[in-house]
Amino acid sequence: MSLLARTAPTQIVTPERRPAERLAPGAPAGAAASVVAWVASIASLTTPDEIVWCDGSLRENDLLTKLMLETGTLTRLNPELRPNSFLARGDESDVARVEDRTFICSALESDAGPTNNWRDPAEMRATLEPLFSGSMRGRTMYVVPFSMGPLGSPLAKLGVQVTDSPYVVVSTGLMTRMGAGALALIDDDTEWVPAVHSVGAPLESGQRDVAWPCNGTKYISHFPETREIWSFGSAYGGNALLAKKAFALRIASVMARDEGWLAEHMLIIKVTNPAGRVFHVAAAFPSACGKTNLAMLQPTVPGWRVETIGDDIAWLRPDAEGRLRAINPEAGFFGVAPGTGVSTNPVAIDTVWGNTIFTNVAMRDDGDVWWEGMTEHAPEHLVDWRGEDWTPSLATPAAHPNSRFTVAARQCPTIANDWDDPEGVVIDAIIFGGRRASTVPLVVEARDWEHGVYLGATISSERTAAAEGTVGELRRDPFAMAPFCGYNMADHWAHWLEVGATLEKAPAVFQVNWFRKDADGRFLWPGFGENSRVLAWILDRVEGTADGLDSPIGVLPAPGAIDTSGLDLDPGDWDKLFEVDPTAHRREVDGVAEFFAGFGERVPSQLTAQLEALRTRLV
Ligand SMILES: Nc1nc2c(ncn2[C@@H]2O[C@H](COP(=O)(O)OP(=O)(O)OP(=O)(O)O)[C@@H](O)[C@H]2O)c(=O)[nH]1
Ligand SMILES: O=C([O-])CC(=O)C(=O)O
Ligand SMILES: [Mn+2]
Repeated sequence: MSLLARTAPTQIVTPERRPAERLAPGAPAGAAASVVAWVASIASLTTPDEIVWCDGSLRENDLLTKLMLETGTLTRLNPELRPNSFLARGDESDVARVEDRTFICSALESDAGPTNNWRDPAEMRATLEPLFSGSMRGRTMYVVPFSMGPLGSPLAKLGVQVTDSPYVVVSTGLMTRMGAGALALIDDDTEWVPAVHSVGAPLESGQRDVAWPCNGTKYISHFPETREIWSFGSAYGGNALLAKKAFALRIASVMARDEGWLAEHMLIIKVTNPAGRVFHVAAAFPSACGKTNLAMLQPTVPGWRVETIGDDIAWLRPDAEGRLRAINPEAGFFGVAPGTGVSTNPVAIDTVWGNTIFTNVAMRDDGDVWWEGMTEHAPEHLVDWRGEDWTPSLATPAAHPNSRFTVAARQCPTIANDWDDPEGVVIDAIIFGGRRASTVPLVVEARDWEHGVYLGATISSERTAAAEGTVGELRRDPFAMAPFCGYNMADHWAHWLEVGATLEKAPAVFQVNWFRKDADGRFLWPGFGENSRVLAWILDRVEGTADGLDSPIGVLPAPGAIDTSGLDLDPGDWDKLFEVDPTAHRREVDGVAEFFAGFGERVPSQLTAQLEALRTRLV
């Protein structure tokens, strides 16, 4: 049996037959034997020089920061302008998620489905073993326990990541409830997810480290049946902060399927209408398509208020009253920097005032950060994300298009008071969206849950810089989960239908598109804060006070139902935003039929029926 196979603690026999504790020194008193034994087994495989058990303390954070300043991984920003904040410059080959190196290793290929890269689990273990063997030589292995969700919440889950990257430790400290509190919740009966991460750059004695160690070979591997994650070769957030996409979406989606809940790529907001009624909304958009922005929206519609609960991931579960309750399992934001400015997302700008790690942004001469869209005009001189001199006359962007900020959620000025309620919040509306230059209207309401699942299943979106690949290319991204669903996507749709059938008060479902363009390639809709006009219509629909118009693709806002006063929008633009072109939609239907065909018999019959009904309505 391979060393990599997850074994019960009692089965671990190290070559030296030493007790596990000797191979995992420093384990805090009371650490679960299952964790200690697993750490020992990973240490004997990866052979780090040292093991450090992370407690999540400020002192530990300071020590790691100091270490990274010494190795050049971090540069301190001007403390007067950006206190306790740092710039990290990644290796040019390691700046985004690598979807073609991301693997779902289920026993059966059909359980991974056509939207995932599948590898046979035994084959993958055999591939990984030599890569991880000795991969932490010359480095420290950090043991990073974390809780996804408030500590002890009935909706939360525990995990432990080992990593040889201090950048990953400090980032996980910002993004999750990390440290001693999480470890204390694990006893020998507790379920926890083991996640192994190595940058894959062992150091020989005397060898100088580089600022951003990584490896040209990358494997981001998930074993859904044994709930394991093995990530090799990258230190970029989406590939290396395993609590986030790898656990809270890919592994958690499988747990959710098995346990009757949903792990989704969704922001959560709390919205209060002018009458004081409170709603909660969850929304799924693909990477770099507006989740963080909507999560921090500042309404332009008078009397409405939006507060932030989460900006990327939602775990949703039916409650005893038949409503859908959601938590944000994270505790921080890993947000896209470019496009984040005082005029577009002032809340994010306020959130990153200090205590923030910026990755692959540009640096100003005064020691602060800059990125495209932060201010209207670029400074006269910058050091770009690669560390080179930059002036506005250059054609290349100063910040990488996927540059990011990492910051604790509690720093967000609009964070809702119930954002970390262990019971979660009741979801009143669900929104699906994508980045579509044409065809898809600004907003449309699903007729019912099944139609809503059809809208989610058929989302398509233009590719962004969040993952390696061709930016702008249109692809199907069902539920904004194409890169994040740990099992067969068609089964995910079936699961949504099943969960919906158990709900007494299912949320209303909508589809939005902030990104429709005119013939000259300009966005038709101003977006950002103005999206509150759409949100107001959505929640007025939930309340039953707004008018809708039936159309072949769903319910559109009736004329005048969305307040457009004060918008710099000519009537022609408004019509174009809502245009439903039957020819384009028939093409869309053909595309969906082809897409569904790739899943064969696994497509739920309800969705095929939705497709056929839509086709009929479009003639
Ligand atoms: N035109 C327009 N652009 C938007 C809007 N909302 C967000 N954007 C831009 O889209 C890009 C990504 O927005 P984010 O809110 O960071 O996207 P995200 O979905 O959180 O992305 P991930 O963190 O990668 O999952 C940024 O450059 C934004 O400025 C909008 O309403 N209209
Ligand atoms: O995971 C990442 O790299 C960042 C992110 O939020 C996404 O791509 O959706
Ligand atoms: Mn985001």
